[in-house]
Amino acid sequence: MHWKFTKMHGAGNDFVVLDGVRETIALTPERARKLAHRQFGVGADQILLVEPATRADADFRYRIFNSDGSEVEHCGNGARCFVRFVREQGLTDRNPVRAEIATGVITLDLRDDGSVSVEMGSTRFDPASVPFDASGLTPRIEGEAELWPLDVSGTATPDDANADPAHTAWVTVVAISNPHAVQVVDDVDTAPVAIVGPRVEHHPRFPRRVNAGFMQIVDRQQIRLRVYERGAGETLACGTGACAAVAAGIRRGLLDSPVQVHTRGGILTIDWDGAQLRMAGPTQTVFESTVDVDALIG
Ligand SMILES: N[C@H](CCC[C@H](N)C(=O)O)C(=O)O
Repeated sequence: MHWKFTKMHGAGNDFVVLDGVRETIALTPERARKLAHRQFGVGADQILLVEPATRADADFRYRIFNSDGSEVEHCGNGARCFVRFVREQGLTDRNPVRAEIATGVITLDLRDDGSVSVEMGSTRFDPASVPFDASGLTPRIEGEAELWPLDVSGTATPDDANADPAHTAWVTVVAISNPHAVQVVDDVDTAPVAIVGPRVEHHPRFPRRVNAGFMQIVDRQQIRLRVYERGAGETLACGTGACAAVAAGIRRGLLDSPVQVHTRGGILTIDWDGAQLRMAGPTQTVFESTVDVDALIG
């Protein structure tokens, strides 16, 4: 099965993008995982599939698969690459472009300077929306935010509400469309992302797993951020993670919109008015090629 693909990235968060408009692309979790494999495949954090819209108020359908094959609700950096892709491929000349995602329609605007701003949709902080099982936990209140004590010892069980303070991460949970758990750290460079990240991602209190954000406050309008992504591990940048971190920081009374988010792959600018999020940042098309996906052995 030979497919054309385009390799792209948004602030170093890299993607294989597939045109499911001009050809039928039968993307499965297994094929997504093989394409994303860094050695046996093309290599990517996520696979993005562009398809015809299934609803009248959207121009295209936009589907996202993590490198572990899981299909998810949203990808912020991917959304910016998506809008660049559909214009570069001549699939539309509309601007803004409306993309149908799992939880609704988002609006994408390609600006004259080449940056792309994305209406990221609404934000929810109630545990049920994330989803996060907060039963038996008492949150710490900071500003308007709830900080939940998460046992990150690596031996957490669903009903363990008595985490050892030395192994407790105080997280704000946020649903952008996808789930995030954001904690503030003193220095992202020394934060134990590789150890605590997977423990948060797979914590039993997140029934659909979660993206784990580690945010360092630089000043009221700048943060540094690392994200251990659900289904992909640490990436150089995470668009929805940047949105979740900024919304959490503003609710905690630590940040003022707009916020510059310094990631390892580049700078994202996030605006949040308490309801709608807007994200702007860089995108790049790296190369185009074809791949016989069923011949991959990964
Ligand atoms: N790993 C995320 C999907 C990709 C999000 C990230 N790459 C972004 O730019 O928002 C999840 O499982 O929800």
